[in-house]
Amino acid sequence: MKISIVGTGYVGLVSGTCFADVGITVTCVDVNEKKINALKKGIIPIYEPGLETMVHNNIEKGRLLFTTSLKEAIEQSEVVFIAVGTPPDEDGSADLKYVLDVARQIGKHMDHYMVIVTKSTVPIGTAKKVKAAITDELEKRGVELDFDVASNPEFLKEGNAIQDFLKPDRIVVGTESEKAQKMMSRLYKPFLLNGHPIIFMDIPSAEMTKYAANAMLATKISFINDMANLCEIVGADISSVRDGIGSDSRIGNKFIYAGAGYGGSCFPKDVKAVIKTAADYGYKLRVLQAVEDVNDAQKHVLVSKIKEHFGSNLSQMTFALWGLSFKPKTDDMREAPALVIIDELIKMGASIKAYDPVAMDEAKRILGDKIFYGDDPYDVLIDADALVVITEWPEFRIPNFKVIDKLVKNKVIFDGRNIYDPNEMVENGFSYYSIGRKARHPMK
Ligand SMILES: NC(=O)c1ccc[n+]([C@@H]2O[C@H](COP(=O)([O-])OP(=O)(O)OC[C@H]3O[C@@H](n4cnc5c(N)ncnc54)[C@H](O)[C@@H]3O)[C@@H](O)[C@H]2O)c1
Ligand SMILES: O=c1ccn([C@@H]2O[C@H](COP(=O)(O)OP(=O)(O)O[C@H]3O[C@H](CO)[C@@H](O)[C@H](O)[C@H]3O)[C@@H](O)[C@H]2O)c(=O)[nH]1
Repeated sequence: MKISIVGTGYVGLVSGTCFADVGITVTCVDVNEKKINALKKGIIPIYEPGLETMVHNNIEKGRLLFTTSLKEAIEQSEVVFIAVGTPPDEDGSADLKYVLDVARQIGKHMDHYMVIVTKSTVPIGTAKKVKAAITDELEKRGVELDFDVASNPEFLKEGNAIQDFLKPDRIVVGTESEKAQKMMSRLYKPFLLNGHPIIFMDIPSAEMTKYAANAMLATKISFINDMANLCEIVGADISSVRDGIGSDSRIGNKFIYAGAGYGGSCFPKDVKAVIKTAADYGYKLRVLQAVEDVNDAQKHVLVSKIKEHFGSNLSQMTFALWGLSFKPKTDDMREAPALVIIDELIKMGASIKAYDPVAMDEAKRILGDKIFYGDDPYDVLIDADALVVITEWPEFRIPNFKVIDKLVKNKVIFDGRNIYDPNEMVENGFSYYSIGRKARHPMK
């Protein structure tokens, strides 16, 4: 079977590589020539555990190809996935210009029956627009060709993308054609050996499923963060509360970790987009508006705690930051809480020394010389006034507290991901601020 994937970002590259890995011949297309040239040599543009080896293996086997020519890629392809970006427009809606541009290119070049699948996260009605754009181009060429469109939203998480793709909880496909349904069943068969289902539905429902899934997950996070803030006020501990509610199987223990707010390229953008879609239809998604408001506020909670401890004038002070990426196991800093925290601390006169296991290059690209970059977690502690943990990378979980104590001027830690035990902190003589638990201070 031969397929092509248009857009070689996180989703396109991971999907393409995983399809190639099960024996399908995949051509990945991108307009970014630099990216494609690097990929041809096996150099991957993103940090994603396990991806590089898999890309190498499949290039070697001749099953994974890269090109900048969409025309060349779709030749003999039975299925073409559109996996380009859908960034937020100024009003929060998903910008479809890349998706529709690809659709038009497909219409200009296709010469046989294909299923054109939107894998990008797109608003309800997009598959229809894709179909119209292709039909329009075919008509301009005076060509009559049969083709189908389908919607196949992607649910992978950065940092665990390969496992998520190879062993999905479910695959959702929206299609209105039996022929396309058969093709999609055949394509995904190798990934369904673990018994998880492929769920077929109509196209608008598939498009909506993606937004509903991300909106639900974002809601869980804002809910727990709201509860965490109340826990602090009333003297409860959110970690115990999480254990208490998470063991109820109707609630579940996943995605209810309080923290410094959700970031990344998906939740913030998709929550905004679905709110905008609803508004366009004259409906107000009140729950999701609150989810977004709570998250915006949550990104400032750590700085409030810093102010509570040191006051509002932070000039002459230096903060050591552990973690810059929006979550562990990725170098992605899109919408990362770290960016909000850094911005606010700098505005209050503070200097920042930061360390992240993989996001240092990305941070330099975004922040330039606004902050100092350390070589390892302990390097940034030298002459710092306090330690602030923003991302829960495994290597920060059991640090050497004696070394922290020796290097940091004040014995205080601000933990934005609740990775330390408050009792252990005070026993080690630290003041400890975390999320959803009262600040703790050592006995005088
Ligand atoms: N990142 C994730 O974890 C994730 C997970 C599920 C769904 N999604 C969704 O998938 C889509 C892609 O996300 P991403 O993170 O992979 O984006 P990305 O920005 O990493 O990659 C998009 C790629 O598309 C390329 N591109 C743009 N226009 C093109 C064109 N006309 N022809 C060929 N290539 C073109 C860009 O050069 C870029 O390399 C988005 O809609 C996103 O919401 C993302
Ligand atoms: O209990 C939790 C779980 C997550 N987060 C935060 O939520 C954000 C998103 O995390 P995660 O969902 O793991 O990462 P993404 O790679 O953004 O994946 C989400 O967005 C993708 C793009 O749409 C979807 O495909 C995935 O299913 C969906 O989980 C991060 O900032 C996390 O720190 C929390 O604060 N608490």
